[in-house]
Amino acid sequence: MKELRPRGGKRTRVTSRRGVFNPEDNTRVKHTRLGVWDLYEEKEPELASIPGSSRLERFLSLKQSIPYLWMMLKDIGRIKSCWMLLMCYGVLVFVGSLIPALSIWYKGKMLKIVEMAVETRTVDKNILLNTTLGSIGCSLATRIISIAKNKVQRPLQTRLRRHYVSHIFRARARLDVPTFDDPAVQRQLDSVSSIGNTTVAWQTVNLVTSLGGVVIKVVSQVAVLAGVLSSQPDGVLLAVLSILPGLLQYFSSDPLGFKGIGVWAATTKNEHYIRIEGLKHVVSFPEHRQELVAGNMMSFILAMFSDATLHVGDYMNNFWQSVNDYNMHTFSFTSLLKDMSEHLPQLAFVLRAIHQPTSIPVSVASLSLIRENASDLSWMLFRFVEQTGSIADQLGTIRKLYEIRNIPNKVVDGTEPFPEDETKMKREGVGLEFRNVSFTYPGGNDYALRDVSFKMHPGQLCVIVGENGSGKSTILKLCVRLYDPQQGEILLDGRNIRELKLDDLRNAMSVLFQNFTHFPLSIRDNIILGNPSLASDDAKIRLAAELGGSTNFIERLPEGFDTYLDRPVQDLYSGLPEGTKTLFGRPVDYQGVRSAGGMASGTTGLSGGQMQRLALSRMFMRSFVSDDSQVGLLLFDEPSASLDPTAEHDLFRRLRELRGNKTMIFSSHRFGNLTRHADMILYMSDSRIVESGTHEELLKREGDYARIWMLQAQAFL
Ligand SMILES: Nc1ncnc2c1ncn2[C@@H]1O[C@H](COP(=O)(O)OP(=O)(O)OP(=O)(O)O)[C@@H](O)[C@H]1O
Repeated sequence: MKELRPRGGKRTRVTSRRGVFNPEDNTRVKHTRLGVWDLYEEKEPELASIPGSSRLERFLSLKQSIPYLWMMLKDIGRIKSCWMLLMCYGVLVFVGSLIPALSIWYKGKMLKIVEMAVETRTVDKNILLNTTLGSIGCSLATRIISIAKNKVQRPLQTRLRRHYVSHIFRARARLDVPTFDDPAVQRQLDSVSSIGNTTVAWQTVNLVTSLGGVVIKVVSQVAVLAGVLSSQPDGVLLAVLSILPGLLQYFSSDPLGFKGIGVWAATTKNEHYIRIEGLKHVVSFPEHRQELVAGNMMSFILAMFSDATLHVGDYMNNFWQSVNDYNMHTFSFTSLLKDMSEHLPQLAFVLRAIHQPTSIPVSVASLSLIRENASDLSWMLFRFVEQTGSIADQLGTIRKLYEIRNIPNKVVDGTEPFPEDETKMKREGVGLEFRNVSFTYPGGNDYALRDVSFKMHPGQLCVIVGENGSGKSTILKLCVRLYDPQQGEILLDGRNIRELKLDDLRNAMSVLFQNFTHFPLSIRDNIILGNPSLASDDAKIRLAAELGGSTNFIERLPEGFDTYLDRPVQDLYSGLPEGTKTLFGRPVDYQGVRSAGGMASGTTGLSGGQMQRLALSRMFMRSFVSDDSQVGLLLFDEPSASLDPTAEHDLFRRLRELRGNKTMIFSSHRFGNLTRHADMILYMSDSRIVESGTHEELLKREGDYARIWMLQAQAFL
């Protein structure tokens, strides 16, 4: 079944009406439950209960637009040669609309000839020739008119677009700042299509001319049909019965179920569904991958997903899928009538044949049979070709679906458990050594690290400093085996990290990346992911938030720890009155209406520093809040880049208090407290370690480290 979706603003009606849409107002708003979704629709006025009345209402609203249509026509008249082209186009539409009637007239004549031939066994060859030529002429004329319409349409469309591009450009250019920033104004401007590709004028011209064409077609065809059928027994009855299914179709397509028209909004409060969507983002988008891998979060993420899917059950549908399900189960009496009415002409024909067998024009029956069969056959052939293609596509997709399970990982798992003695590691930390390590990123053409060697003893504090792009972050990434170096080896407590089980290796480390990520889950889940084994320990979660410095801003958020930073499931709405500023407790985002068919982004704005505090909370959760933590090596890439001086000072104080004997590596641009307390400083330049030693040793050496230290110190003099 075709999925219902708003397309090109066709279904989503832009409202400029004043007022507010309030989902809670059940006198004006209808609430429907669609799976996990809550749909709120503004009730139609009472008039809508008459079948087809919503169409009538729409036609009536056309009246208000007619002055603007007239204005547009006058405008078009002023564009060079547009009037001429428009006239030509109109004439072509007019003539083209008369042809089907002419064609029916010729067909009627042909029927008469056949009838006469059956009765008298003679044929007037001249009439037969003229009729045949006329029929062929009709088909030919249809084709020629369609080509001519295309020829006229192209320059007409181009000129209209050119004119209206500058029209919209001028309309936009003249607006002042507050007007321009007003979402309602933006919405209004966008409803007339994007600035570079405005087709509104052409669509209107096309719509008006084709509407005119339809009227001409209907009137002329009905007139000819009446003429042709009136001379046949029961012709008028047959004509009426043939038109009936069409009329019923018109009424049965009135909104039944949900069609996405009018003012409506939808949201879901199902926490399991929201979590599923968040988790899908987590495993799909590259920005989460390095933390996911380095933090060994995959098995917890899988468990979370299974649990959530179990809770949601069969309702794991997005909004539009739920709408389709709902509509499929909505019963329409008129469409049932329509289906039945399609058989009425045949029934009438058969009844007549039984009552007056002598007067049946047999040729009419055989002709219509041949015609119907021919169209059925071509339709079936078309479906066959179409379906063969789509079956091939479908099978290809199934193959891909299964192949992805076998994509091999580039970082190959080791076999040896680590550490040998967990208590010793916790007590003393781990030792780390880089031996002649060189590394180029996949696809990179230059070394990110070149022949890097250094050795850290268990429990030491190391600070890596140096220029941008010199390779500091890369050292940290290689420690957790996000990548493997092409040359050299990395040793943890004297053992090559390639030989250690990846899970064990990553469990022994905790990394805070410079480009840390936040998962599109709740704040609580974001912290829990630091140490999933403490998922149900609320006190520990709060302690981690406290240590990371996040408690203050989390508690100020309306939903506290349950707040989603980036809501993975978006609200949908359309046609809201412009006074609606918030919906379901979130601000209405009209920008979203533009880009995604009525979706709000639902992002909670946190500052860069607050984001960093949250990432730190996750790190504290992993490393410090529990005595069971297996972490022996802590890696920090610019942990205080976005923190204010007080927060930075507090962070380093807390780390000093809590670290015990854990080994720590910091990458930083800030020289100060950190470098002064370091057991070893590595100064990097151009992918190499150019200086190493303690703060005092490097100052004495009077190299690059000393020069930068002086530069930073002078800034405070
Ligand atoms: N994912 C990547 N793909 C390709 N090249 C990369 C990638 N990440 C980093 N590089 C390159 O590797 C080199 C070292 O980068 P790295 O991030 O380690 O530097 P850095 O010293 O941490 O820099 P900064 O001080 O700016 O954070 C740079 O030249 C960088 O352009």
